[in-house]
Amino acid sequence: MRLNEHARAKVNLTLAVLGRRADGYHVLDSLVAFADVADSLSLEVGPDLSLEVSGPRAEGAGALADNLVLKAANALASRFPGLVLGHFHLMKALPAAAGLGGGSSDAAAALRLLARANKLALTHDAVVEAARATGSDVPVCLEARSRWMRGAGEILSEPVALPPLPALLVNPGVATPTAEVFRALAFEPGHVAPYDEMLPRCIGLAGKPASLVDFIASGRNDLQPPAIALRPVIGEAIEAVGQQPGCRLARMSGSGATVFGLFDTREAAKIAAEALRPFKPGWWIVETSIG
Ligand SMILES: C[C@](O)(CO)[C@H](O)COP(=O)(O)OP(=O)(O)OC[C@H]1O[C@@H](n2ccc(N)nc2=O)[C@H](O)[C@@H]1O
Ligand SMILES: Nc1ncnc2c1ncn2[C@@H]1O[C@H](COP(=O)(O)OP(=O)(O)OP(=O)(O)O)[C@@H](O)[C@H]1O
Repeated sequence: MRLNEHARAKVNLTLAVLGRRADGYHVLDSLVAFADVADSLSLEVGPDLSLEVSGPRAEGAGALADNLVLKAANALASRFPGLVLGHFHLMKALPAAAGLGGGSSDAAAALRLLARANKLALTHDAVVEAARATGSDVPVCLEARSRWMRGAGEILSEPVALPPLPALLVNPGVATPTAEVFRALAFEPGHVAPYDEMLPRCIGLAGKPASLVDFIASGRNDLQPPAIALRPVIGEAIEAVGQQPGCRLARMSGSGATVFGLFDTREAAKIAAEALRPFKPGWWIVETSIG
């Protein structure tokens, strides 16, 4: 039996860092959505666990043994005795260490495939715990629906019904290790500001895309300044995207380096992608839809 899943790119439309817990992890308040650009993962169900990676971005995923697909599968197997496993094939299209949670989304897709093969609900404790144990972004990627994400990533709101937002994703070709960007904030552990109650306002705007973009623009990504300090080309990418006709907002996602631009129409996003590509041949530039 062969099962297939897409692992869509995660985009942090807003990302406030409220402080740092005593355990060193940072407390976030982030509106997370998913783009219609993805890696593909398949599972040939069988007794043994194995993985093969191919595709244009396979190299960025690093050593096979460290792949988050295997980490997630092992995390679930250790929590659910007798789990049926199998051979995974990952087709890597998303850039790695890019703020798009590519590895986290692959791990979540692996958990969805194993849950299907073993007739487990995604809400089963073993699946939820395996997601948390694999990485901070994996819980939100499990169902891959737009949500507010809080805590270190483990507190999730109900899904937020966002309209599809026409967008451009631009990665300027530099990896930004997440831990390094958080460290550059230089927050002392033990100080955390209260959550801003933005959630109800956002739900009210979901039927009005223009106001929703204004709302997102009124937020921020607190990891953007330290990421730009570490990788100045991110600032260049934000400027390049923001200058495109019809761009309503240009901001970095996650810990970078990928920048998203929000546009009123898919056509405007496509024109922007075509305008940028000839000037930046080394950059990953795709028009997409987020939400
Ligand atoms: C930046 C985000 O992508 C926003 O969605 C996530 O918070 C990061 O998620 P992730 O890549 O799955 O991160 P993990 O693999 O769990 O953690 C990598 C490193 O980032 C730092 N980290 C991560 C999440 C968090 N809330 N606080 C942190 O300080 C820790 O140093 C950790 O060792
Ligand atoms: N399947 C995978 N795909 C991509 N990277 C992987 C995978 N498995 C393990 N990794 C490792 O995980 C690291 C982070 O990759 P990932 O793409 O998930 O992070 P990210 O895009 O920085 O996410 P964030 O949104 O947290 O900033 C990579 O440097 C890579 O070595």
